[in-house]
Amino acid sequence: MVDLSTSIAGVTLPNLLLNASGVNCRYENELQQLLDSSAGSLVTKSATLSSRDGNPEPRYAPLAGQIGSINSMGLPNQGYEYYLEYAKKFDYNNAAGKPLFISLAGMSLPDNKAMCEAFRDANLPCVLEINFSCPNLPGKPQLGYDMEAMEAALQVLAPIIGKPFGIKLPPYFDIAHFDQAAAIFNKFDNIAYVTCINSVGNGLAIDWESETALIKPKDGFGGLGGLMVLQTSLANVNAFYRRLNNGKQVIGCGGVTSGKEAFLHILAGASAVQIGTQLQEEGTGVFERVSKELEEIMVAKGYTNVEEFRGKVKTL
Ligand SMILES: O=C1NC(=O)NC(C(=O)O)N1
Repeated sequence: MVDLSTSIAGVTLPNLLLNASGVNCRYENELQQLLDSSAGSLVTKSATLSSRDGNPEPRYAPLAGQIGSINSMGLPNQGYEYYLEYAKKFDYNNAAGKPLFISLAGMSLPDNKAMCEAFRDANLPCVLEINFSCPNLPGKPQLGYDMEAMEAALQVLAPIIGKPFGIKLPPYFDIAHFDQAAAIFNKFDNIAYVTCINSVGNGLAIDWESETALIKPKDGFGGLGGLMVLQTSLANVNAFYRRLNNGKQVIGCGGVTSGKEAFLHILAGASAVQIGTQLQEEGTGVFERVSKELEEIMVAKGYTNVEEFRGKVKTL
């Protein structure tokens, strides 16, 4: 028997697999589906101050050959108070022992400040994941790519949040950016983890027969996810695993379609693993399948728990 449990930001997950924020997590019924699945936890759709319809449809499409997906959802969500109410009535002592993560993506620093203050005042056991990386808001650059602005935001938000929290990061592609971003995060004791990665921003998927972009928003430009971003995701997971100190952890997200990619994320340093595109395409049964596949890999390799190989990717 192998143990897939983990702990993140001081909370225990009976299974290290959970959804990527944004997939199957906007509405309470979807969140219940995640709770009823084999996932070890759940994270809500990134919330803004007010509810949003998001971008015009079609705004999500799988890519041919199951290599991934493109999306430009535009942060459609019920508004942060919906998720605050959900967090207030969430059963933190549920039989399955599943903790709750809440994703926040304020459209401005004052918005993020107001939402973080509301969650602070509610004093709930849920863990906040601040999304600095939505690539799909027309005219709004990702905070994760503006190091000064990201640090300034953290100087405001970290003290308000007070307790351990996480940050959802965009993919970085330059070693200097890994260095700069990690140096910023290491300044804040209550940054407990980073989630790497959000979608690879502003790809363009075109159907060759119709000669048309697959999605409507932003002339077809959207965030790329799925198997095609696996290697970028593994690099970001490992880069921050190597650079973050004082027990800060990494949640891996990107390209997990089977136990094999989940295993690779753990090998790269991930303490938990989020599934997005494959959850969107397969449904919540993906958690049982990937768990079983991961367990089979661990048994075959003689591992009994993930700490035995987490972060132990070998180099030549
Ligand atoms: O942070 C996000 N990442 C994405 O890839 N899409 C969603 C969105 O567009 O709402 N948000």
